[in-house]
Amino acid sequence: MLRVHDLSVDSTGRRLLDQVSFELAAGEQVGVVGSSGAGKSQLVAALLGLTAPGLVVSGSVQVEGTEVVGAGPAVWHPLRGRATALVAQDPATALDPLTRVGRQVALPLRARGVGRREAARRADALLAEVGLPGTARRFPSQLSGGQRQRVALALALVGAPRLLVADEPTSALDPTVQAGVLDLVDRVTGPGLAALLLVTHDLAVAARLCTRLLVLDAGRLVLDGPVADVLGDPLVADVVAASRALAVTR
Ligand SMILES: Nc1ncnc2c1ncn2[C@@H]1O[C@H](COP(=O)(O)OP(=O)(O)OP(=O)(O)O)[C@@H](O)[C@H]1O
Repeated sequence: MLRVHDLSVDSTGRRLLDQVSFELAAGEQVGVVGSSGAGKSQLVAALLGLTAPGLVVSGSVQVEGTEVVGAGPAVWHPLRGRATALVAQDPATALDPLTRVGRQVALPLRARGVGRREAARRADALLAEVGLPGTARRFPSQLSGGQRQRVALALALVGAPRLLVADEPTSALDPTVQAGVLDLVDRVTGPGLAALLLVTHDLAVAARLCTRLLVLDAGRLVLDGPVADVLGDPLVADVVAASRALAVTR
C-alpha cells in the first residue's frame, strides 16, 4: 500500500523529519506515536502531499507503486480519496459550514458521475453507517463535535479509500465520545478493509486499534514493530511519560 524510503522534511536550516523508511501493507493497522513536536504531523503531510509551502520534502513515498514526492495534482487526483483519505484532528477543516452534511457526502460521488438520487441515497447510507442516520439535512453547526467527526469520517470513506490516515482523530473531542469514534475507525479498517495509519499521543488507543507501532522522536523513526514489542521497549518509556504529561495538562 505504502513504501516510504528515506523521507525527510527540511525547513530552513532545520530537519523536521529525518530519513524515515517503512512499509505498510494493505489492510494493516499501524499507529504513529511520539511526543509533541516529534514530527508525526510532518510525516502525515509528507505522505499525503500536504506539506506546507516553504518546507522541502525529499526521499520517496510510493502509494500503491506511484511515486508521490514532488508529484503535482495530476498524479494526486486519482489517488486522493480513493487510494488515500485523511481524517484530520479538527472536523471543521474537512466540513463546509454552509452545506448540509448529506450534500457534502454526496458531492464527491456527483463529481464522479453518480446520479443525484443515487448519490443522495449512498450519502444517507454512509451517514447511517457512521451512526448518524437521518442527519443528511443538518448543517455541521447543528451537530455535536463527535457527530461532526463522524461526518468527516463518512466524507473520508465515500471514495472507499484503501488507506485511511487519521491524525489525532479524537483529540478535539470530549472523552465520552472518543471511544465511539475510535470504535468506528476500527470497524472500517483492518484486514480486507482499508489500511489505517493512526497518529496519536495516546499509546493505549494505538495499542487497541493497531497491530504495529512506529515511534518517532525528534523527526527520526526510532522504533517500528509489533505493538507488544514496542510497548516493552525501554525507549518507549519516554514517549509514555510525555503522553501522560500531555494528558494531565489537557
Ligand atoms: N511550517 C513549519 N515550518 C517550520 N517548522 C515547522 C512547521 N510546521 C511544524 N514545524 C516544526 O516541525 C516539528 C515537528 O512538528 P509536528 O507538527 O510534525 O510534530 P507532532 O509530532 O505532530 O507534534 P504534536 O503532537 O504536538 O502535533 C516541530 O518542531 C514543529 O515546530
